[in-house]
Amino acid sequence: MLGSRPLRVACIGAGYVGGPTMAVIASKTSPDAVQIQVLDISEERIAAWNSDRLPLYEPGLTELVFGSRGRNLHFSTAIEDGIKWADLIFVAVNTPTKECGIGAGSAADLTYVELAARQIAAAADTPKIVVEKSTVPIRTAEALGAILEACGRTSFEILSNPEFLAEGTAVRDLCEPDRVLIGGNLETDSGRRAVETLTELYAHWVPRERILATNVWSSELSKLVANAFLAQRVSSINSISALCELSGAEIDEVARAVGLDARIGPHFLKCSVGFGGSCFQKDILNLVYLCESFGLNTVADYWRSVIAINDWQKQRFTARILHGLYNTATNKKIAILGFAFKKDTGDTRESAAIDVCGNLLQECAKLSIYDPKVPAEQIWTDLTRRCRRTRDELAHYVTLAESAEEAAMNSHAIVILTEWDEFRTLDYAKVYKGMCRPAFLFDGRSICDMKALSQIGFVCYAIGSPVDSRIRLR
Ligand SMILES: NC(=O)c1ccc[n+]([C@@H]2O[C@H](COP(=O)([O-])OP(=O)(O)OC[C@H]3O[C@@H](n4cnc5c(N)ncnc54)[C@H](O)[C@@H]3O)[C@@H](O)[C@H]2O)c1
Ligand SMILES: O=c1ccn([C@@H]2O[C@H](COP(=O)(O)OP(=O)(O)O[C@H]3O[C@H](CO)[C@@H](O)[C@H](O)[C@H]3O)[C@@H](O)[C@H]2O)c(=O)[nH]1
Repeated sequence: MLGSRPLRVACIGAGYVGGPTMAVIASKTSPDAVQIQVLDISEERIAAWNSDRLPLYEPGLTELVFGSRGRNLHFSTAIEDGIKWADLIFVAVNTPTKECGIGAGSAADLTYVELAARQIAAAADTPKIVVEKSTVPIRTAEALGAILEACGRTSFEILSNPEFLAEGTAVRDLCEPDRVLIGGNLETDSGRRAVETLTELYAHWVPRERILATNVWSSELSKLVANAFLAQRVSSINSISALCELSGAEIDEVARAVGLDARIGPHFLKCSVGFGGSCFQKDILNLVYLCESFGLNTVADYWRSVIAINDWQKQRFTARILHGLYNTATNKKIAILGFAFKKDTGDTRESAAIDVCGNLLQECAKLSIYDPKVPAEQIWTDLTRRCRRTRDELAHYVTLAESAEEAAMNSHAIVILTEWDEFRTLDYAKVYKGMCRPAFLFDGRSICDMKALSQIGFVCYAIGSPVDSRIRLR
């Protein structure tokens, strides 16, 4: 509440962060206390948020949105009006890696953040708290403040409040966050008041001891560092998966034994074909660029190696498939199970599947792809972009299947790229009957029971497990 009326919250950017975050805030507060407008330039996205079919798949999200929409949660493209109306404005726009110019390939592209700042400056005529929700390089809040001050007609307080939700578990992560980080200017009264306003908003459901106030720069940097540490753990376990395959150790046993040490902990030690998602690579590259711009080249190289291992893991996995298939995949049907970057999301951004499929297509394999949540159009877009070929050119090599069984029918190999639960419990004995001989299974997520599959007759390879002698190594 602000005095006698509800706190008015706007969020610029109705994407994977803006949509779920605002839906959770709405569900945890009453219409008398908080009113929310989620704003986006994309008419299509806003129309989808206002429809029965939300623009993204996230477990539990539909129920939340349906429960609050029209009550205290509103989706709109009227950005100027929304800004004027709001007391507090989250900026949750995309911050991709720059594609050209200085820092291309590593620095963050802040075009959308700056545009949002200019939209706020142009529309605002009463004081606003502007909350940087997007993941940004350290000191972006300073630039935001400078733009708002130079172009605006009122006063602004800038806060950094990075988001730590993971896709697939976004609702749970937002409802029960490990911590909420708020960076603000704690040296001034207005700065402290702004931090308190945002703290009160979260305190509707987050225990106060989990809400952490820091200075703005620590908050901005912590987000990049958290992602870099998480990705580093995945690359660490993936590097050891290669050693396991050649030495007789089992990666899952090693991960369990290592993770039981309380100082190390069990999370993020699941080996895989490589991490994906819109954040890890982008944020590490951003950190690398930041280090380089401060002349910390050795630190930059250290973090760059996390990405190098990830790229190598994807290549290594493809090479295993190719060698296993007697060094030729030409015209062989290969069933691709899973295209999303992880289970429980339809998001394919930076998915390892794009690279593995791209590599197999270069070998002239015929891919039959099945994913339970990724829209067909998205798969075509990703593959045409990755292969630099038209959809018509690719259509000879790529088909999309309606089920895992359909994808596997008459194939030489099954390749698991996403750890969807349904791939653990597939009737593999039945699937095996419909496949060419020898029938191969390459498990890029180490989710299948290799012994059981071998007994059925499959020639199996699971990332991080000793390699079956029937799989050629080169
Ligand atoms: N995806 C995640 O899981 C996740 C988690 C934590 C943090 N982040 C960070 O949050 C930010 C947003 O990520 P996302 O995945 O939600 O991106 P997204 O691409 O899904 O959504 C961004 C939205 O912002 C809109 N937009 C861009 N500029 C705009 C403007 N000027 N006015 C109005 N709308 C505008 C776009 O149309 C788009 O719908 C990024 O900085 C990302 O690194 C993402
Ligand atoms: O043990 C593991 C854990 C993850 N992954 C892979 O790593 C990638 C990223 O997974 P995850 O972190 O669960 O999903 P994201 O949605 O990318 O979330 C990360 O990136 C977000 C955006 O910044 C942050 O907010 C989250 O805290 C951070 O976990 C995926 O491809 C996973 O399959 C593994 O291979 N092994």
